[in-house]
Amino acid sequence: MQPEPVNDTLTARAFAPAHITGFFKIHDHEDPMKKGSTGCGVVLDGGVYTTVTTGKDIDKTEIFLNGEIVAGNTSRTVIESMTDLPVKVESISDIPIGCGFGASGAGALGTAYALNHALSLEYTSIRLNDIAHIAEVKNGSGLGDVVGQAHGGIPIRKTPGSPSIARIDHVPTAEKEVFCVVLGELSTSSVLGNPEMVKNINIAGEEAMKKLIEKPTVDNFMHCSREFAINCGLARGKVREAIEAADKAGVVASQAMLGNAVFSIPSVTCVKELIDVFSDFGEVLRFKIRTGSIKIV
Ligand SMILES: Nc1ncnc2c1ncn2[C@@H]1O[C@H](COP(=O)(O)OP(=O)(O)O)[C@@H](O)[C@H]1O
Ligand SMILES: CC(C)(COP(=O)(O)O)[C@@H](O)C(=O)O
Repeated sequence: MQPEPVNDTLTARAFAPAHITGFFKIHDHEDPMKKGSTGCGVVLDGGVYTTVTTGKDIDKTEIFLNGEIVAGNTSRTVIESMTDLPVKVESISDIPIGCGFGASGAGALGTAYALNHALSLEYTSIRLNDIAHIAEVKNGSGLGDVVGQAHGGIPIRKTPGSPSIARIDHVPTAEKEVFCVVLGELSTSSVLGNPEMVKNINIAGEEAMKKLIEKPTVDNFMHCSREFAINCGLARGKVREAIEAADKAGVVASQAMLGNAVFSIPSVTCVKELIDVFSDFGEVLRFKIRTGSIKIV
């Protein structure tokens, strides 16, 4: 059903889920459709709700995130590739921002799907997913999150590029619980702009992928992610301490890439131990694995 214009205003709202990358390898390319990452991550039932509004009362494009105005460059790029109209974007996030949960990708996807609905553009999902991926890559805010978010579950990104190009497989999973603790922010672009870091990420990312493919289970995904985080040198300070504290409690935890946050997908019998460990580092966030994709809400 298409939305009815109310006082010349067109509006729609979409939900796009969070995606935590466990490990990845960067694939640079001058064509943003072909640029991206390979790797593996987990899609959560938490995410970003994005409302877009356009009409005679909206005279410039503005992006609000949790009620505050932001530059919102990734969402802005999405809008510019879909319409010449000024658009008000209001994203409400129930995931941390700038902490490796793919908030920028979720905002871009939500903007694309909501705008498609509000303006009755009649694009297919693949086209909308590609628009969000291109915006992420152009703004350096992500490489593989949109591909993961568009699929749900525990997607293995086997080849890089936009959602219409990338080859995807999955680690089969139930809707298990995912626990996280945030220890601070980490700028995605500062890591991706550091050639030494990129080299280490790519070596560790390739190794992690080989090991995951040998045994594509949820537990092995956590082991491969943990090894990646330590080997590429990103897991330092409090992040490393939290991972090691979980080890001592017999639970595998790793770093949410690219953020200063730690996550784990424990077996039911280890949930209490993990919550105890994570509580020493901060507020424990509790999600479920989400197997669906983007939706209009
Ligand atoms: N619609 C949106 N929803 C959420 N975040 C957005 C949106 N548009 C732009 N952003 C920006 O994306 C940035 C967060 O993305 P990023 O730094 O890649 O970290 P992460 O994706 O790990 O949360 C923030 O600066 C935020 O303002
Ligand atoms: C790890 C990252 C490059 C960034 O993720 P985020 O910080 O959540 O935007 C991701 O997009 C990926 O390619 O896997």
